[in-house]
Amino acid sequence: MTSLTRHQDLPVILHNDKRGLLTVEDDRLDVLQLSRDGRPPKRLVSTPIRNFLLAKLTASSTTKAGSGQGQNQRLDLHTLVGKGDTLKLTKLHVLVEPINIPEAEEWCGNIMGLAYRGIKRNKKVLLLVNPVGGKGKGRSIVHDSVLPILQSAECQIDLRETTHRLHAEEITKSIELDYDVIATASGDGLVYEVLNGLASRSDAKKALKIPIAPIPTGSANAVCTNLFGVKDTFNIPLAALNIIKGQTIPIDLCSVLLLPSQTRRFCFLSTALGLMVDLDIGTEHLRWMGDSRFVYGFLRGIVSNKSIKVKIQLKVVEDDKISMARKARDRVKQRIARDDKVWGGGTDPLVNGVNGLNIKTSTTRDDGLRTPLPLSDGQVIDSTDGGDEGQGGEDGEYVPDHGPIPEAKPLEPDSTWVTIDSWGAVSKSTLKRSSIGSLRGRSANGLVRSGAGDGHQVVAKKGDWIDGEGVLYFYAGMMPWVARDLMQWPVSISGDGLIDVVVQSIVPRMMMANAITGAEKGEAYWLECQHYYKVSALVVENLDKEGQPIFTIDGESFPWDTFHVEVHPRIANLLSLNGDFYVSDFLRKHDEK
Ligand SMILES: Nc1ncnc2c1ncn2[C@@H]1O[C@H](COP(=O)(O)OP(=O)(O)OP(=O)(O)O)[C@@H](O)[C@H]1O
Repeated sequence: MTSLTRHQDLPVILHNDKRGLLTVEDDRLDVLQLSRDGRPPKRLVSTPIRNFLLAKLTASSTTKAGSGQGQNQRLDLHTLVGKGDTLKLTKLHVLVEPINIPEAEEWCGNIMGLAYRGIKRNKKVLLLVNPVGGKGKGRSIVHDSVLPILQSAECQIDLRETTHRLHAEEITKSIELDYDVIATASGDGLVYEVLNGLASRSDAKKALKIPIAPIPTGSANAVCTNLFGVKDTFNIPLAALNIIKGQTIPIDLCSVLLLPSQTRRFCFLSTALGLMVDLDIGTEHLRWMGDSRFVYGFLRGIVSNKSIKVKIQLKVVEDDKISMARKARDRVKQRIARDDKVWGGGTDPLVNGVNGLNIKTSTTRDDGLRTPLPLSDGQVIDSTDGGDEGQGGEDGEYVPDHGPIPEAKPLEPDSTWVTIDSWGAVSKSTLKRSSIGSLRGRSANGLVRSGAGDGHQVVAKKGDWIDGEGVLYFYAGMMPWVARDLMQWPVSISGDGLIDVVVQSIVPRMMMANAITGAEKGEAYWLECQHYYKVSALVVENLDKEGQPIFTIDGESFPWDTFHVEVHPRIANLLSLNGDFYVSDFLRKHDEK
């Protein structure tokens, strides 16, 4: 730890020739203007060290206020400063008198050490820009807002504009692996292409170690919502800061094997059928609406209330909603307790709220340093290893596996798998049974309520699927949010080796319309008509290929016949400012009413 974590002042001459003081305390830098008449100093700039980009002693200069002995040196300070809801790049230069130069050199070294604790400086960044993503403003946003920030941190930037669909995939299939980060200015589609490019290489396991940092210039930008939260989804300076200061978080990838073509695509976010396909692909002509197009598509889908004809086979690891929510919340509590200081230096108010609860699950470890996460087969993987399946070498040395991802083969479901069959049409008697079931313990808005633990009693369990119940949509996901308006998988845990699957049954239109309220907070999770499973593999068969020809992987459409999905735990990486996904209010609740 450097001395600056405690306190260190540096006397300087300000731009207006007045005397100033640079002071660092409690992880903040303040630039103060001193007065000659004993009045308190005036604070000109105040910024958390996490936002600090560069301190550099450069060209020499002289000044009226200088001592006249030798030459003053110029000290450049680059930082992001909070302005209202966003961050603004601020560049200051001050002068250091000759007598203070040795102290200034030490001060610069210390503040840079503090600003980049454990993070590489001057990163080499591959910056991919999709000029047509979202509202088509990617190019100007990058040039006006992103590049100045990256340049201020003295990053080495290799900027490439994509010129056509799948261009990002072609680029990442053949790039040299000497980049520290791959940044994507677009939506989730470009992240998907980058991951597919890297994952299809013969050295995929090495290539996927390069973390990806998204810049939200697309429509939905679900990755940014998961990294920065709903309010900061479109916060460009924050996304640029993430490129510079982000910490690597391992994520799972899925292999999706399409039959009969035997094509394999990699998925990092979602696989969808039914309404969720229509609302994405069916609204592409409404790209100008930004992410509002998805709400429009959802409402349109509810009006048609069409059932898909599908056979879904799931290798279920867990399906108890209370238990899944408790585990995800416990993990968050452990993390907050461990990192009781948030990145910017402030203390998280939640820590006091959870002290004393002392809840332990199989996902926690006593030392509190790391949270090993359960894999699908009960095996535990430590969050430090990033999914690297390296081997012991001849002399016991660790040899990392930098090879390809093994070929995907059709899965072979057995009798332990859960099967969900839908024939599209719902018979009157089935609908009646289903409706009765779905009303048990439910309030007027369709939420299941009351009971022990965190307050919910969920009737939906493994066996409660009734064949013939219509399926409005199937949605399998790997991160909590799929868009700002929809936290579809609130108990999803990054890198746990599991896919969260939602099967939404057909219910009266009004009930679905009501479910929109609170969807961004994950409240639909508690709807009994929303069947929720954590699975390690799945197979989905199309029972009406003509009537429902496509499904989507990460928002991209593919012909749907049959597809098989398996997980590659923690094989790819993203960057995040706090080393994890954004913690939702859903997960912060520990005493749900
Ligand atoms: N120059 C280009 N011309 C046409 N299409 C392009 C070009 N560059 C990239 N693309 C394609 O644009 C598509 C949309 O990109 P992306 O999905 O990232 O943004 P989006 O759809 O606006 O956002 P989101 O996925 O978050 O909703 C991708 O399929 C990508 O291959």
